Amino acid sequence: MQPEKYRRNPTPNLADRQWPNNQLEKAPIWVSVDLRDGNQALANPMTVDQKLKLWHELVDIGFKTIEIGFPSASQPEFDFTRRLIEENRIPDDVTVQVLVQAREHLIERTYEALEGVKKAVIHVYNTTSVVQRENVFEKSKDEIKAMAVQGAKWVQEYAQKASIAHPESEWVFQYSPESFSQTETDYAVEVCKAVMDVWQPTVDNKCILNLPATVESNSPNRFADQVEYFIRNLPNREAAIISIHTHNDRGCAVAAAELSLLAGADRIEGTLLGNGERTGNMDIVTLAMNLYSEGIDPELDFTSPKKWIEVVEEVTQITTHPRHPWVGDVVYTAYSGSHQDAIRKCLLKQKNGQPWNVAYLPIDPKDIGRDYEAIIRVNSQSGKAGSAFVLAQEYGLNLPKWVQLDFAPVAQKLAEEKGGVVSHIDLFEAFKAHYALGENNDQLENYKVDRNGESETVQLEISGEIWAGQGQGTLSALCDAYQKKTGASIDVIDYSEHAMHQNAMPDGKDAQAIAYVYLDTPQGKTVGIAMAQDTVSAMILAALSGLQR
Ligand SMILES: CC(=O)SCCNC(=O)CCNC(=O)[C@H](O)C(C)(C)COP(=O)(O)OP(=O)(O)OC[C@H]1O[C@@H](n2cnc3c(N)ncnc32)[C@H](O)[C@@H]1OP(=O)(O)O
Ligand SMILES: CC(C)C(=O)C(=O)O
Repeated sequence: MQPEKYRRNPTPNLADRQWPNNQLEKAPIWVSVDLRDGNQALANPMTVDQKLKLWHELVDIGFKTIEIGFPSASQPEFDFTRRLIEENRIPDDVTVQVLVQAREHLIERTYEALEGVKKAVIHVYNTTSVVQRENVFEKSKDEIKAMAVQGAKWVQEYAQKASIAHPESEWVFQYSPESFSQTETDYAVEVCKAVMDVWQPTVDNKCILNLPATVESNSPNRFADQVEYFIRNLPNREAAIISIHTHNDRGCAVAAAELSLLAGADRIEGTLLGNGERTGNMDIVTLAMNLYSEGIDPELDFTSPKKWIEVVEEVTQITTHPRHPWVGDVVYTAYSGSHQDAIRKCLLKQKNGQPWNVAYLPIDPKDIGRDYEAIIRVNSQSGKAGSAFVLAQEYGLNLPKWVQLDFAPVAQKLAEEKGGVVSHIDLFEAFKAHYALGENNDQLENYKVDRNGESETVQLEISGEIWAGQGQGTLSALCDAYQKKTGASIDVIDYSEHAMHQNAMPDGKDAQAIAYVYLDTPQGKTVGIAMAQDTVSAMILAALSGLQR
């Protein structure tokens, strides 16, 4: 490694920065750049049909501004723009945005592509960064500013020309000092001011100034300083919408965008799941869901991610990481025992309509189209709570704690043998086998329970033999019957029963009830469990099962 090869990118010294004291209160203006920045990062750019498919998903999610491409760059980009307009696919409340360099022939072609559009943002850019000024453009600061001014003039002039044939078209102008974060912030202000001097925006007719971290090269706090400094020093700031466009080279694109909002930005450009150049663009899903998890309406609808994720994966040919924030396959899943235990306990206490208060789950997975089924998966790192959760979730079994403890070694052995996640089916099979559920129901041929005041008598016919006993309840009468039959004394330590899911009875039989009995016998403590069509049968069978085990 050669750290001496690198140096820190200078940022303003903003000792009185205000952004750390601010809180997010509302969603920003969102702009999807999936069809432009996302697309330009693909080895195989999207076809027109693929773009159309993604366009419809973006509209359904609720984006009101969508950068649809770089129409002057290629015929497919031009054709896509034409199809949206000619096929009347742009809803009235959605504005399309297009990117173009500050070059006249490209700007002219861009307006050609947009002929007849209702409303469009013309996004013109040129780089202002030190490295590009020196090594790519070999131009002075004044020359680079002149390029920006010239680009702004062409954008305005061609809009005026386009309005002759189509006075109904509405044009909004956007300028990006590309690589803003690698530009001296004072100079970025100077260039943007010069662009505003051309466009003469007003509070009622704003322009957009988009500040990109084209290559992320600062920590998010220093990017926020740059943004706050820019906003504080921009004359006529009220006439501009301040937009942010971050990339993810240091893995902090979302953080940088979030802090920029604290620093006063109004608008955020990004892509779904962060597809984009190199390490990607700012991921709008993550930022929007971050806001949501703080109780802010993101104004984008991510309740059914499965549908659009499939489309994004298809058109980008990039699969979604299973740990992708908020929408990855396993992000609401706990494998470890203590997490499972905490989640299970919190979910039991969580009341409808109350603020979400569940450990290890930052939001309710149901809000984003996920089920509780996948929250807890049993493997060899799971404790008793994991199996209990899965059996409760899938089969409606409310295992008392002493059953959880009794069954935990069985589940552990199964997980170790399987070497991975144990399916709920395997877990239930092991549960049924361990407690011989349904296997011995036939041994109880007949029984009769009579209550007389405080006392109960039971008479059972078990495998042809009659047992009879008396006690304060059915179970104590059963213990008495056992003692009379065998001479051995047994006690009931605990007992639990509940109604059953219809589908949980072994062998497809229709069980209505399950009973769990915890017995103290001369041979030691034992658990018996049985399912039956009524609670008394289940209770008697559970006790008999415990005695047999
Ligand atoms: C950070 C970003 O994402 S910016 C967006 C980048 N996206 C794209 O570039 C995708 C689409 N681009 C393209 O298809 C092509 O680059 C085109 C069609 C736009 C232009 O193609 P060409 O003119 O053949 O070539 P190229 O892109 O290499 O242009 C470089 C020239 O444009 C100049 N240039 C580059 N950017 C700009 C700009 N924003 N404004 C003005 N001039 C610019 C360069 O200085 C260079 O000039 P030179 O030829 O005099 O040295
Ligand atoms: C054109 C600009 C906004 C851009 O895509 C970038 O700087 O990343």
